[in-house]
Amino acid sequence: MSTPVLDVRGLAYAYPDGHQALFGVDLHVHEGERVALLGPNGAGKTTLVLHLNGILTAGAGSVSVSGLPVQKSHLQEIRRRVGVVFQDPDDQLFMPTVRQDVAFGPANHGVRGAELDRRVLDALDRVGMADFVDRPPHHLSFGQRRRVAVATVLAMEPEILVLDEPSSNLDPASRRELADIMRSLDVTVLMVTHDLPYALELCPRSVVLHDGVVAADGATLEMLTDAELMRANRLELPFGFDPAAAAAARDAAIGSLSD
Ligand SMILES: Nc1ncnc2c1ncn2[C@@H]1O[C@H](COP(=O)(O)OP(=O)(O)OP(=O)(O)O)[C@@H](O)[C@H]1O
Repeated sequence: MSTPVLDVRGLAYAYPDGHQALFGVDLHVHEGERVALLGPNGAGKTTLVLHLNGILTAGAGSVSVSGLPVQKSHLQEIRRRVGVVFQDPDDQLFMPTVRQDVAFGPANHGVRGAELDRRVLDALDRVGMADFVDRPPHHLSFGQRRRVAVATVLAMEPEILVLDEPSSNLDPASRRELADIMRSLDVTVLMVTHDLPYALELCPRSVVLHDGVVAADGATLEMLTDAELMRANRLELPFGFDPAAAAAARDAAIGSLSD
């Protein structure tokens, strides 16, 4: 198989207060895959995500992106390759206008003039927010700010898009529209989520993290129908949700689009 775009090997990490959050995590994601990262509260999902673009530094083990190790000397290039959309859009939006927020990353990487304008408008267009380009982000709704946060990352033209609980606090239409956006993108996606129907809809593969280790890695549908695995990892489907029926509906919808 080809070199993984995301290659995490034996990753261990303890926070400065001594709390060990990750104990030797292995994760390999190949180009074009969409993978859900599942697991109960406190499993270590966000801690893992914070290693992918060098916000945290591995205590042991390694993380590399398209063969480039995540380390201080490569951070600028790593942050171009890995776009992280945080759970709270307000962690990502801090400029007076949407345009300035979306331009911030590429401008920092030396993109200027017409190319910068193209990047900003393309990214906003992809998330359906082009009409909001001159608005202050803090005047937008939560769902609109989440879309703009996604655009700030898309404007960097990343190889991997990492999203931390992208569907949280979205109304059903916004949740579906964000799913449409993700499906339309030609990038590798790693998505942390507690929204198991969303994982099933978008990600053929899921990885379950529990107590800082990978507890399972495989087809999302198989995981969601494995009662023992679900119970052992505190994963629960919404009341009445039938994963097999949902997967069949998803496949039928994809089939009708490609007809
Ligand atoms: N800054 C910190 N200092 C010390 N311990 C921390 C810190 N941040 C997180 N932890 C601990 O590390 C463990 C993993 O936390 P993490 O946020 O990665 O979990 P998570 O899987 O993302 O959880 P959730 O689903 O609740 O978002 C938890 O036990 C948490 O209490």
